[in-house]
Amino acid sequence: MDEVTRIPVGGERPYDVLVGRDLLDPPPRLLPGATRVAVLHAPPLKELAETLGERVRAVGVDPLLIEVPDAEEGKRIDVAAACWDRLGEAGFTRTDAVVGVGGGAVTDLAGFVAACWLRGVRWVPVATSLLGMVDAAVGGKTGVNTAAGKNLVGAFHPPAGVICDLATLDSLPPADLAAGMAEVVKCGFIADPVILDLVERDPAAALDPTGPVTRELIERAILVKADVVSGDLRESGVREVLNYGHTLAHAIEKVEGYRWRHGHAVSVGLVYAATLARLAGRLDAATAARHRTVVAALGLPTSYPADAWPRLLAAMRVDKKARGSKLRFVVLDGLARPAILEGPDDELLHAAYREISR
Ligand SMILES: NC(=O)c1ccc[n+]([C@@H]2O[C@H](COP(=O)([O-])OP(=O)(O)OC[C@H]3O[C@@H](n4cnc5c(N)ncnc54)[C@H](O)[C@@H]3O)[C@@H](O)[C@H]2O)c1
Ligand SMILES: O=C(O)C(=O)C[C@@H](O)[C@H](O)[C@H](O)COP(=O)(O)O
Ligand SMILES: [Zn+2]
Repeated sequence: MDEVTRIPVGGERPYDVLVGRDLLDPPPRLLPGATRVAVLHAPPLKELAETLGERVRAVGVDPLLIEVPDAEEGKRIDVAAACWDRLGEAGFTRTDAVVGVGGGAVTDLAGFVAACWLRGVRWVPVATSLLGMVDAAVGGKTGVNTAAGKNLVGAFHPPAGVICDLATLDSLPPADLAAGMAEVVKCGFIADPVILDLVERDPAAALDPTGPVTRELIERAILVKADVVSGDLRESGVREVLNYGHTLAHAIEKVEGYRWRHGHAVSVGLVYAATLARLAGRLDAATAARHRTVVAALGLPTSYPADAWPRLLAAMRVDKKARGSKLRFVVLDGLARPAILEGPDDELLHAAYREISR
């Protein structure tokens, strides 16, 4: 086994994030006392889920493999309900557990299934996408999408541990690898500018899943997220900074019917949030411009159609950071100085959008 990095996440139910290669044995070890483990996966990760099922069986635990639709198609309440039916048929009790094997969509669903079953059983995400490793699997936010918007139904339910097996990235499509980098770049702007220096120095190295730069970026981003969520699981304060770029991003995803990659939407959302902060007099022009150049260097999108604005604005109004009719945006007052922009008026919001739209 390759060297394993262990990143602790604090809070009322502390756990570790394990980063390394060939890490399929830890999941059953993280769930002592379980007699059954449901392994949720989408079709692309079937083989890995089966291997995991065999490892689970080898330690005397019954695996229940549950295949769900891929990507955002699986992040639906009817899919969660079908999973609960399977757990019921198999007689899952409070000592049993759920493992989610896949990208952020599957681990968000698996965590939500675990959060609601018997009002909360243990779960472990085995993150297989870059975005899942650096973000979705860490921090205990679980949930599904609804017609009203992205992630509007969910629960805070920390996992028993998180597995980031870097070997799984070898099969991840390059577009999904780049999409995950949008969240890494987000962490660079809100907390760890070394991330930005590393990406700018060699964007190709950042996108090579077998190389040391990608691993360093992954570990740095996990450290940022672990630090934030350790002190604020339920997003009552500082955790909002992890939503940098997400107010517009989630609106884009909704307008696209959840067919755009989350990371691509976040990339556009970061450029938008930086532009908004500059126009609001909060952020200097150079740092704002740096958002566009960093994400563009990774081949990520930086703009969205101009005529979508009315639909985007309507979608942003149900953002979870909004309070009443007041929108709230995470912005930067400088590099690694995140803050909140309270209730910007519609003209300012539109002016920023005009600068990034095409
Ligand atoms: N809970 C959180 O805190 C949090 C944080 C960030 C994002 N998210 C959510 O995560 C989701 C996005 O996650 P994502 O970018 O991983 O997308 P995804 O889960 O849709 O995965 C992208 C694609 O890659 C495939 N895939 C994953 N791992 C693979 C591998 N190793 N080899 C081959 N194919 C693989 C998937 O099957 C899918 O087709 C969104 O729903 C987003 O809202 C949640
Ligand atoms: O963990 C968080 O908190 C985040 O905001 C991380 C985001 O990258 C992630 O996309 C999250 O799912 C968004 O949360 P939401 O509460 O805005 O749905
Ligand atoms: Zn995100």
